[in-house]
Amino acid sequence: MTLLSLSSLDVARGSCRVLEGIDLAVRAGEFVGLLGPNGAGKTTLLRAALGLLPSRGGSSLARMTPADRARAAAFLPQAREIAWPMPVSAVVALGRIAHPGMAAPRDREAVDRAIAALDLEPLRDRDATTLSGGEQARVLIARALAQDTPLLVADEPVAGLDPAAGIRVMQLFAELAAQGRGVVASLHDLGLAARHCTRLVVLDRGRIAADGPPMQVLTPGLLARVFGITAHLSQGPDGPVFQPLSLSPQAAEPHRDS
Ligand SMILES: Nc1ncnc2c1ncn2[C@@H]1O[C@H](COP(=O)(O)OP(=O)(O)OP(=O)(O)O)[C@@H](O)[C@H]1O
Repeated sequence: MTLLSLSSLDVARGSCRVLEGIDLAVRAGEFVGLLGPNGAGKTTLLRAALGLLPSRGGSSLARMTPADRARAAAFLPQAREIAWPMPVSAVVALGRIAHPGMAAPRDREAVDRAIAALDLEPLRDRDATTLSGGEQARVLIARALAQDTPLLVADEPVAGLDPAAGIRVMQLFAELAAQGRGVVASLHDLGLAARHCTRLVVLDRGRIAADGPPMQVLTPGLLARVFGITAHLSQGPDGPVFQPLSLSPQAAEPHRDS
């Protein structure tokens, strides 16, 4: 089942054309890692897909009413600061607003499940504004999980998390996909993306440069051309292993003393 469909999506910001001719479908069972250098257009793509930015072309989610969209897709934005002086459990429960009857046992179960999944039990009664940056990030991921939608759209979900929490979040997203949900997440950690995503989509200057299984996408040529690095990707016993080596000679050129 297709959970998100983008066709010929174009987005301009100011006088600048940021995305051009994006065709992308995300299906149930997929964990799609959206990759690309800074400024490639990842956040723009995710926000336009959700109808949060004006765009030309089509997004299946952007065409929905806000209420239907909130039941179809949860969104974890890039900004992670929590401004509401509320207990952690109340912030996570905000994810249930899309569902009528927010105090039903089903809602409490979804909140408790999300709190447990993000290891937030010891923090559940704390004022969320008093938490560290990484703890606040985990609370907002839990809020998105509590929304219990077929699709989860996450903008840099592992940014600011310690290594164990980052792996835990990636495993959680992979489990959601294995259970038949869809996940699309922008990521900068190519190692985590290669290991946990079922599919990688690489953006380069507003266009899709590659789309497919990690081992087929992260080729030496693409890594040099799009990311300016040399790296090695091999198949390990537990999945793909990504080993960055250096800046590619082309990328290092401007920094060389001559
Ligand atoms: N409001 C705006 N006005 C003009 N240009 C913008 C605006 N917002 C974003 N851009 C430009 O659009 C391009 C894509 O930005 P976007 O935030 O989507 O990139 P990104 O791939 O998410 O980057 P990062 O990895 O740094 O988060 C960038 O060149 C950015 O400068």
